[in-house]
Amino acid sequence: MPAAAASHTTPNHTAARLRDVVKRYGQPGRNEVFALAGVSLDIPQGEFTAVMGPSGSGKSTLMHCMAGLDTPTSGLVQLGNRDITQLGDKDLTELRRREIGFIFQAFNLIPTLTAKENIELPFALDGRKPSAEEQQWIGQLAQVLGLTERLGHRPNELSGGQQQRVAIARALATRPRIVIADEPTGNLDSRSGAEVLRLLRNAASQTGQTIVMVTHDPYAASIADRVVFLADGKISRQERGLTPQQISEIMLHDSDVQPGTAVQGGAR
Ligand SMILES: Nc1ncnc2c1ncn2[C@@H]1O[C@H](COP(=O)(O)OP(=O)(O)OP(=O)(O)O)[C@@H](O)[C@H]1O
Repeated sequence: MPAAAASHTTPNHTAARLRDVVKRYGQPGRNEVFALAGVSLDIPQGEFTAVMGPSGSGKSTLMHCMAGLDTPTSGLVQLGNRDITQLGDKDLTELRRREIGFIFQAFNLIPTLTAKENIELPFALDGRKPSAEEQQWIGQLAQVLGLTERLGHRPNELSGGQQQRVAIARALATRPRIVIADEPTGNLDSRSGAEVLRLLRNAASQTGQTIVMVTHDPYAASIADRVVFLADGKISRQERGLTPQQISEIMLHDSDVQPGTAVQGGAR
């Protein structure tokens, strides 16, 4: 990964901060579901965090709240120093475009655009072209991601692994404050998946890119700096330096203890 400093990588700073975040669906006392039942979490700049938990434990809701795609029922969500729960739709759209990079399981590339045009999409959506310095960065990313020879190709002319690498380049192109990756290896064979994980690991280690990744895969989670476990809309534990084996054991234990559905009827 190129060694150019990312723009938001001051050490010891927090990229995202959540305090007592509650997300309730349905009506109190009737059909209410607490997808998040009071989550407090700091995401330090430059750290690679994995989020795990049983189905229905609130992982997607947590990511959506962190990315301003969803508004919490109560609590604070800060990106940098800004409380994003107070922003209107226009500001949120701009914030997502400028400060957050997204990587999805389904790649989400635009089929009619070339790889290069897909990578530069965040700039186009912002109504501008990349500056000379940004062009240089994109060129470095393409090189490191092994895409230089593929930039003129459309997604259907690329393998799944190559498409995901284009999505990674797009997510990193603007040097966002935070990259949110939702099961980024879910659609890849194990070799392409391992390659994608290595690239994300390098983005964090070598350029200080902050990454939060939801995964069900203990091996994928083990390459992160920290694993945050969710159960019933709450953080059940946070650990560093876990092996895939240890992560599997924790997941097994959590799915035994937890029914795998969110808390019904009230935040505990
Ligand atoms: N729009 C909604 N309306 C009602 N309940 C919802 C809504 N979205 C999510 N939920 C509920 O909130 C809880 C958490 O959902 P969430 O999608 O965040 O879980 P998850 O951990 O991402 O699950 P998975 O691993 O299956 O994707 C679940 O019980 C879910 O049914």
